[in-house]
Amino acid sequence: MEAAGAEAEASLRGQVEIWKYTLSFADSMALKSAVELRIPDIIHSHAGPMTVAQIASAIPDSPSPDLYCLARIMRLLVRRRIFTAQQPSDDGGEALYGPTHSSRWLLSETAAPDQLTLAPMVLMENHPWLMAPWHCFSRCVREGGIAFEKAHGGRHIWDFAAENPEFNKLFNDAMECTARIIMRAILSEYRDGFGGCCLRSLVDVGGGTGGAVSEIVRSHPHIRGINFDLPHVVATAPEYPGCHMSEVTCLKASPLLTQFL
Ligand SMILES: C[S@@+](CC[C@H](N)C(=O)[O-])C[C@H]1O[C@@H](n2cnc3c(N)ncnc32)[C@H](O)[C@@H]1O
Repeated sequence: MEAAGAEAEASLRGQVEIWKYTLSFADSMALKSAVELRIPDIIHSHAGPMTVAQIASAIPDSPSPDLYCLARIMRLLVRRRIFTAQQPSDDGGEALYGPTHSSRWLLSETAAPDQLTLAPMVLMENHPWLMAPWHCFSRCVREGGIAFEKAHGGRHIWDFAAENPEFNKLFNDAMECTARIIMRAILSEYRDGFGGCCLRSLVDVGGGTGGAVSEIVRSHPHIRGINFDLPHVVATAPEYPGCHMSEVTCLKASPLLTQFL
């Protein structure tokens, strides 16, 4: 009898796992919606916790927001500890939503210039263009091949980016935000690595829009940074002091360069 009870319990726990993973996409979609609606920016820039109505009234380009829908997103994100919620002490009160250390990673560049953020990565990974390849996984197993190309009419990802400026920006922004996070972590610990006087120039090959190399040059201004990438990427790269952006379609080492990333 006890063994049967344990078996039933284990089976139920197994079922819970399947429900959890079946619906886990809802977490990603709620996170993406919050970033799109600039909810982290709104909550972090407010003096104190906010009601759903207050958040809704601050959402850009949204003259008649659906409070019920917004409240559902907020409740889910509170459960996932992206935001906090103070529950009202009486029945008539409204929940008040506040920031967390996680929501700080979702601020837009305009709201927090020069602050590290994962918002562009959230938008990129959860965009239909990047979600579509995941739907091709079983085909990849059956047929082999590359999921992105199956999902996008046989186009290689770099060709797709070259032909689609919106995708190009989405992808490059996501790469740049993570490159900055990783490079600042490296630079904070690897203090002597770039400091030697013999290192005068440094190339990041396939460096996207130059996030990584610009971080290195910013903390080691004696280094001349060179960022190599494909023409459609370099064309959109911002200018960074001490950095040169260079288009490349095939990779050749230059004798002038002393170090490659
Ligand atoms: C995965 S992304 C990484 C970007 C950057 N290194 C980072 O970590 O954020 C790969 C980069 O390689 C670039 N790339 C692909 N083929 C290349 C080639 N033949 N020459 C130069 N860059 C290339 C892409 O355009 C893209 O920016």
